[in-house]
This record gives sequence, C-alpha cells and structure tokens, in this order.
Amino acid sequence: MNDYTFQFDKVSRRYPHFQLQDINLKLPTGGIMGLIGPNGAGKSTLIRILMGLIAADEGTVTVLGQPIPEQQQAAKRHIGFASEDMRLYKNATLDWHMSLIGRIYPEQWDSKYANHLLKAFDLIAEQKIKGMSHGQRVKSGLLLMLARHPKFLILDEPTTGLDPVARKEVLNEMIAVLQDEERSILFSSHNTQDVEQISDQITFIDRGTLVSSNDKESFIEEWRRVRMRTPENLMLQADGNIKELIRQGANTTLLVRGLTDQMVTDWQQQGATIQHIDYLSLEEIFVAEVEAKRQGDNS
Ligand SMILES: Nc1ncnc2c1ncn2[C@@H]1O[C@H](COP(=O)(O)OP(=O)(O)OP(=O)(O)O)[C@@H](O)[C@H]1O
Repeated sequence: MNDYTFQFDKVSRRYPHFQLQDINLKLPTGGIMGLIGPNGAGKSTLIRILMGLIAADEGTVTVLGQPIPEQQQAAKRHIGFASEDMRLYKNATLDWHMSLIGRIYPEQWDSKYANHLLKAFDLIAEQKIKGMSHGQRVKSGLLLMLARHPKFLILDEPTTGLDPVARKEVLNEMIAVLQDEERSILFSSHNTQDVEQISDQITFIDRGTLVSSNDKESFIEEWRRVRMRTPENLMLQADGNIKELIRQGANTTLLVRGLTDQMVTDWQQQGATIQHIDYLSLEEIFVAEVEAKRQGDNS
C-alpha cells in the first residue's frame, strides 16, 4: 500500500500570463485536504495536472502510486472526479447514467449504495438531466462518482452554487464516505466553511504558489486576534509575529501568528490592557496567510 494518495515534487506549469510554481505537496492515504485559493490562484490547474489532463513543465507527479501523466489510465480507475459543471447527457435520465457507469465499472459499482444516495440526495432516477436544477445535477454527478467507491475523490468546487440544504446533504454524505480510512479526498473551494467542516489538512495557494499547507488544528492554533487598550506611547508595528495592526484611538487589534505569553507580558508591562484574545476563523486565517505571503514576496 502507498502511504500517499498523491505527491507533487517541484511541479511547475507555465501559461503566458500565469505560472504554477514549484509546488511540493502530498496527501497521506485517508487524508482529506481542502485546497483554498482566490480566483485564478491555480487550483484547477493543479487538479488538471493531478488528473493527467495537462502535463507539468517541470517536476514529478505520482497519484495512487502511478506516475502521471504516463500511467493516468491505471490511476483514473480509482479516481472519482466531480466539479461544478458535470458532463452528463442532458436527454438521458439519471437511471440511464447509473446503468452506464455500472457497465463501465462492473466490479466497482455498488447499486445498493447508489440507491441509498438517491434517497439521501432527494433525487428521482427517472428524471432527465435537462429537467434538473443545478443542485440536482451536481448531486447526480456526485452519486455517479461515489457509487463506484473510488479510492481518491477529487472535488473541484462541488458545493459552489448549491443552496444551503443541498450543501448540507452533500457535505453530510462526504462525511459519511470518510468513515472509510482508505479513502482520500482533495476538495477545492472558495467556501472555507465547507472546507473547514470536512478537511483535516488545509492547503492555501495564491498566484500560482503554495502559501502554506498544514493540518487544520495547527492553523487554528497558530493564529490569534488580540484586542487591547493601549497607551499612546506604546510602540507597535506590524512586523515579526504581528501580521496586522489596526489602531483606533486607544483601541488596538492585532492579528498575531505564534502568540507567546512573553509578548502579552511585554505589552502589559508597557501599559496595555488586554481585552480579548480570540481564535481566527479559517477564512480570516486564509486572508492573513495570503497577505503575509504577499508582503514577504514584495519586501
Ligand atoms: N489553457 C490556458 N491557457 C492560458 N492560461 C490559462 C489556461 N488555463 C488556465 N490559465 C490561467 O491560469 C490561471 C489559474 O487558473 P485556474 O483555473 O487554475 O485558477 P483557479 O484557482 O481554479 O481559479 P477559480 O477559483 O477562478 O476557478 C488563470 O490566470 C488562468 O487564466
């Protein structure tokens, strides 16, 4: 058995106005990685390389133990890919698609599970794809993918455009699927809340570079918001561990990476009164990490 579902080693891919640069990234078997990045960050490019749809200009890619793109067919048997725009036949019913996938993957297709998903996703097998809402189409695509039990699920913005009820149905099913420890998931989204719910590892990318990749708890532990009342003469700057500083009169808010007791004691000794020390949401961490990286790149 392979320890890693995928491995990127110094992977780069150039386009005329964009470059995915020097990506080193790996996902342990059974892991769930949330891939978060702003528009145009390179998430889909990374996923396309992973699927063997485009080749890297430099570096090596291994998926389920197979070199990509050379052995992509062998790897793809065990990959389930779902995206916002699923390519389904508009004039055919969901039932027709289920029979088709069942014939293509006779050993993998699990009709009992497919029927369970039909109910969980509130879908009608006899309905034609063209008569479905966006959310029903996305859920149909996920059903077709999940019911063949792929070892590696690649989800490119699967919850985008879904209403809150459909999003919950999809996320609940993902969480259920994850009970199987052999299964790995890469989940790309703008919606940090969805990613936060199901991922154990988070990767932030921005402008084609990897900002940071770590387990979720470490990210949450690393960042704090400190609100305090500060005397005018207290000198504070956004540098070192302080990544952002907002001063409004005597009220100061800091975003700090790696807050220590010593830092708090120093501020108190200089006359500051600490009011709150809070955790950041994943979305705030994402923004703070991207800004810290951009400032580092520009300095
Ligand atoms: N075939 C291509 N030719 C030229 N440039 C491309 C091509 N494919 C992608 N790009 C560029 O690569 C950059 C990254 O695109 P990508 O789709 O990977 O971003 P993304 O993070 O998935 O963005 P979004 O969240 O908006 O979907 C963009 O600037 C895009 O214009």
